Amino acid sequence: MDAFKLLTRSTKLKPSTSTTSSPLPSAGKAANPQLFGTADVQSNRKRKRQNEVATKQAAEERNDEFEATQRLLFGGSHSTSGTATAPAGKESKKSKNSKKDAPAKTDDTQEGSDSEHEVQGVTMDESERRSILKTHKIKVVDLRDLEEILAEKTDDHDEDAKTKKQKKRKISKEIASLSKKKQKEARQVYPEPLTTFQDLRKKYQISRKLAENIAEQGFTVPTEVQMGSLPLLLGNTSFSKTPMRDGHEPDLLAVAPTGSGKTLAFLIPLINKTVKYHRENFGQREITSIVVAPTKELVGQIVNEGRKLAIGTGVKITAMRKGMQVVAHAEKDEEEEDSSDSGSEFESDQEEDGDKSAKPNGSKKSGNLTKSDILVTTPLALVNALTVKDTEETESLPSVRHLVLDEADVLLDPLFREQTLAIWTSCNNPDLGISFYSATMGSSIEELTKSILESRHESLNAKKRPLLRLVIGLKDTAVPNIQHKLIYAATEQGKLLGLRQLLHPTAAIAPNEVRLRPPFLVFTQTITRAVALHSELLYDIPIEAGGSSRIAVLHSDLSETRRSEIMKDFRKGEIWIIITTDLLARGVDFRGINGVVNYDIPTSSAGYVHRVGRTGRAGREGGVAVTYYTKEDIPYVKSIANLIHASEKLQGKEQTVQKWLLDSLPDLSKKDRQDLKRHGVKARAASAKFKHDIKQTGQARISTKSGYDRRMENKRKGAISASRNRIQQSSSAKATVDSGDEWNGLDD
Ligand SMILES: Nc1ncnc2c1ncn2[C@@H]1O[C@H](COP(=O)(O)OP(=O)(O)OP(=O)(O)O)[C@@H](O)[C@H]1O
Repeated sequence: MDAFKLLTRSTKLKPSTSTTSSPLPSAGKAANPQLFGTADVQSNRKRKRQNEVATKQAAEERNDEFEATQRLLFGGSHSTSGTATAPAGKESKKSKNSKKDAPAKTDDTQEGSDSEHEVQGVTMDESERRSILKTHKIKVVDLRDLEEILAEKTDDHDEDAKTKKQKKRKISKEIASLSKKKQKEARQVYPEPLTTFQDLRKKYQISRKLAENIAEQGFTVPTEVQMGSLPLLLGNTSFSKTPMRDGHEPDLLAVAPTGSGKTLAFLIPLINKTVKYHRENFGQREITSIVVAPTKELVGQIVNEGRKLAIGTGVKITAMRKGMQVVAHAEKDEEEEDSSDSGSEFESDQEEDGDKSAKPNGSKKSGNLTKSDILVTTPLALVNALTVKDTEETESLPSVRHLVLDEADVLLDPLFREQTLAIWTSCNNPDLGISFYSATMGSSIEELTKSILESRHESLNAKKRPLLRLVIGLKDTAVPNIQHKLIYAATEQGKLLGLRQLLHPTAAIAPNEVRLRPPFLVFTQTITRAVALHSELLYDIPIEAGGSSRIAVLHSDLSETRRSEIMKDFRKGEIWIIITTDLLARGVDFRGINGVVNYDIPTSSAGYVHRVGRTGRAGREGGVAVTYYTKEDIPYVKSIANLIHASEKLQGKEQTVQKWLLDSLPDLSKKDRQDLKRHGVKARAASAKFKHDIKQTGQARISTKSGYDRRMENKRKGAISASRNRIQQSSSAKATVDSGDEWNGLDD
């Protein structure tokens, strides 16, 4: 059903060139999920492939000649196998032949693949790696001290203390002589990018089942963050000129645009490592990986995504729930274990996944321990589970070897920092690897990470891994494939009018104006305002289009069940518009959202990046981000205007934020910036602190009517709509079927 047609009061609207010519995100998945340089790289790859084929043919011809000569000289057959310099083409033929004779490999417990032998050795040279990384705007930097990086590049085997000291001095001298630019260059690393998902099996020997699941999900081309990070986290450590010592995989800070596939980028390595762990430890199951995310919605989503990838691998992924036990307690009995594990909507899925093979760790006291490999949690849920009631101490999780912080900047923000750091500390295995993912990451996060890694190294004698930063595109910018609209609405009433105009355009729109088709999200600053806006718009959707059931409000005061019902109905296409707070600003992936409305401005530029990033996911074009601002917002809007300006400049698009506006908007002091982040725009904050201001300005109110009038009016409209609904139920169902342009919800 075309929701927009039904919302439009005038049926005589002229189609807008700006929207009809480009496909909408809700139309389906993009042909290519990559954001940068696709055409260049494909032609590079094609050229490379052509070169490879030509070289291979030439080598085969040369080799045939060589073999013929050998036969003439020595008689009989002569094999080139075993010689290190044997031409690649011949090697490849041989492995193909041996493949025919080998017994069929069917299960995950068998290492490697036949085809891996075909590609081993066919790695990219540095210039090719650099060129692909550059075209895809993938930048990897080693964040360790330069001394450490340079020392590693110099081989120091069998050195005595004296020469070590000399070397240190030499390196310090060398660094002092380097210009800033050269020092920067020395930090750059050029890992081999993953150009196709098939290479995961061929080059990195990932689990066969996992590789099949990736293909089954329809993922064919890796996104940039996957291209850059998967090789680093799947054990190919030879990314710098010198291979990493001890084959350590790095700790990773990954900054990549919203909707660019970061979830898959961390789930694939985690699942693969768990498969390996099961293989090496006879199916023993214990929590070896933890993923921390800031909201329950995001936790549920990561678990779902992970479970689809883990089908048939024996890897169990669990969402942390209240009452779950994650560390062993001898005194609890098995009965409790069953009751705490049952009732989960996820548990039954897992059974269907065929995950019945692995047994809990029998050697340890199991109690009602959660039987899981990868635990996905919000910070508070896990900290609560780890806190010993009597002593308030936090228990440790020595089995955990991999910790992932999704939306890391918010997890390390003062809001969650204490809890996140408590989890990090409780993961006291010296081998722990940690990775951070977000679309935005301040430099303070890097500093904090470095100092914690350093102190862990000292206190736990933890392995020193390299800390790499992977950045895709321009750091801390909005996803490049969406259209931004910053609209001055002057007053609260102006915003309401503007939003209604977006919902029901009554006149033809100019080519550069936006038209927003459902499904979309509307963000407000507070729960109170979200609820008020919802009540204001509840009856704006015509009954023929489904009426009030099409619009919902979602915030953290609702029960968990209600929250997940709304999410589900939105995905199914039954709800078209969600009015929400920043609860849905991060991580949540409704793939085909057509737009985002910032009814209230976000309270930081990072907030803007994340909110608008709910559209334009996985390379989808046509997403729109509308931001209203009033005169109260003027002191705060510059950073958003700058961000939009930078994004449009980067895309080479027409600038919609005029220079005169950028120049005239005031800058915000650091203190005001922090204040805004904590409390939002004072005039519409709900906290007691600002009650006085609110009373004075009346800005926190959305409706122009009193609460009583509004309720009475809604009751009356509700009664009318319910009776109309009954009458129209059958005809409306027919209309849905009849509509040629049907919208069937979002991909899951
Ligand atoms: N290689 C791929 N090809 C096509 N689609 C992909 C690929 N990788 C991920 N996706 C899809 O892209 C969407 C966005 O992925 P994901 O939620 O991981 O983004 P993200 O980078 O974590 O975004 P955010 O910063 O908003 O959390 C998902 O629907 C996911 O299934």
